[in-house]
Amino acid sequence: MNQRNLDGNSIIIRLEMTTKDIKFGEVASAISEAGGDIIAIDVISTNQDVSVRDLTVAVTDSQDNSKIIEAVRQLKGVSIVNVSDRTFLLHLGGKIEVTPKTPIHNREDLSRVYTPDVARVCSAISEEPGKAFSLTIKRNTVAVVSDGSAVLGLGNIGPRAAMPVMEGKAMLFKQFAGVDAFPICLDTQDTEEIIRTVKAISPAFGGINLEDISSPRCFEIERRLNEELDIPVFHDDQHGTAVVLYAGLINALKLVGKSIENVKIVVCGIGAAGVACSNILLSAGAKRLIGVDRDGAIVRTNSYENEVWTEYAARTNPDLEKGSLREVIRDADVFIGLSRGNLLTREDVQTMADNPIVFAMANPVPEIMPALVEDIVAVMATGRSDYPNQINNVLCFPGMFRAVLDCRATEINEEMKLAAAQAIASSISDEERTRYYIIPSVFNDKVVKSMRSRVIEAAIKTGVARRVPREQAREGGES
Ligand SMILES: NC(=O)C1=CN([C@@H]2O[C@H](COP(=O)(O)OP(=O)(O)OC[C@H]3O[C@@H](n4cnc5c(N)ncnc54)[C@H](O)[C@@H]3O)[C@@H](O)[C@H]2O)C=CC1
Ligand SMILES: CC(=O)C(=O)O
Ligand SMILES: [Mg+2]
Repeated sequence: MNQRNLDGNSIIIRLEMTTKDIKFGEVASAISEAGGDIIAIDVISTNQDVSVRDLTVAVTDSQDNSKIIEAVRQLKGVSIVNVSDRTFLLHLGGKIEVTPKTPIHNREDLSRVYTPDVARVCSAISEEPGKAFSLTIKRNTVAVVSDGSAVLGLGNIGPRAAMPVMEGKAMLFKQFAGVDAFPICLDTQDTEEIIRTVKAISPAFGGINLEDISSPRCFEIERRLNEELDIPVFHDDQHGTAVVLYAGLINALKLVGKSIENVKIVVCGIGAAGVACSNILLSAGAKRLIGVDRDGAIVRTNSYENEVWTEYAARTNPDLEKGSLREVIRDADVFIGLSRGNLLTREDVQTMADNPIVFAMANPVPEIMPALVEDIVAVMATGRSDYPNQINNVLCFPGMFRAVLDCRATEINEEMKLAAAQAIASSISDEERTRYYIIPSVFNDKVVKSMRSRVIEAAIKTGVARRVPREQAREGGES
């Protein structure tokens, strides 16, 4: 039997029944007694001896799945061919496809889109490579590149297993910002080989979105690609997360009436996301920011093998605080968790300053569950979709790439990230803002529009835009 991971509130069981040994009523009773409710029956094939059916069974809780399957398995004359759920069905054959923009009806069409006429277009690009932006998919296309080394909270599961996430990112790019994105999972985790490969495929793309590449390799890969390519390269887990985190913090600080320059911020977990989140907060004016990892606070009086931490220590922790998370969180106004689940306690939070802000963003289990501290914090956020205030990079990457493709930016700089964060934050008005609503939903269509406009403005100001889109020129009074 091919049994997959089951979730959702219904499963589909394909079973083969030997008609002389069992009646369908017996199968239905067994399922019902095990807590399932048959909501659809499809007969796949039937003959005198054997009947194959798909049963769609509603379940009240996912633990019932195995009880139901076991109950059916015990029946004489029944064998389970396959168990699937709606999530798996949605993934059958992958989630995206390539569709031509014009149909090819006849030889004339054929000779235009393909040889011989296509040769004239190729020659035009060969003479003027910049024409690739107007005559190919480059101007609207992003590569979503992963090596499968740090996929969600699943760890190093490899490039094949990373594909569903990258296909999902491609769907989000298209649905929320009209960007065509290709999932590209590389069968190498060697830094130099990844850099070489991404450079080699870059002619087809207007931007590169690096995804789920583990630290510290992710820093070197992104830095080198940004230096060596003339299209933007953006590590989503670093900067997408940072942009959305900062947006949430802007609104949380407004609620508690504190300013970023004055608050004490403790960032726990100085990996890919923790470094980038710290950087954006420093760019935004944070002064009292302390990073904490497994061995306690990162401080410049210590020495580190990890060069990224040495450099981090030089820019943070001005009062040279030392010690464990428990020690340095005392009097902190803001806790940002990008480490692992369940490492913060209610007692720790009780030592924070008045009106503490706790963003426990580790996935899938946050550093502290909201229920443990909801009564003593001013604002609580997690990375999860089942609590209010979800901080997730999907709020950033579609709008960010819409903007950089439209203005043909050569890079995504700090000013553009800050502009993106401001766009997200300001999509919630003063009247709407509450402790349970500091960050907009991904379905809020104001977000991409406003981010696009603000990021393009920042790209123009910082001289990285190669083109001013017409409507931006109108808004900015340019011709
Ligand atoms: N909500 C969101 O949108 C996002 C959440 N995350 C979450 O943030 C976490 C970190 O992700 P990455 O930065 O990509 O991973 P990473 O592996 O690059 O960094 C994790 C860091 O946490 C540190 N750490 C582990 N245990 C610790 C402990 N007991 N105390 C202090 N530090 C500890 C590690 O040493 C490492 O430096 C994960 O749980 C991930 O799910 C990451 C990206 C986006
Ligand atoms: C949200 C995301 O990109 C991650 O968890 O890796
Ligand atoms: Mg990711």
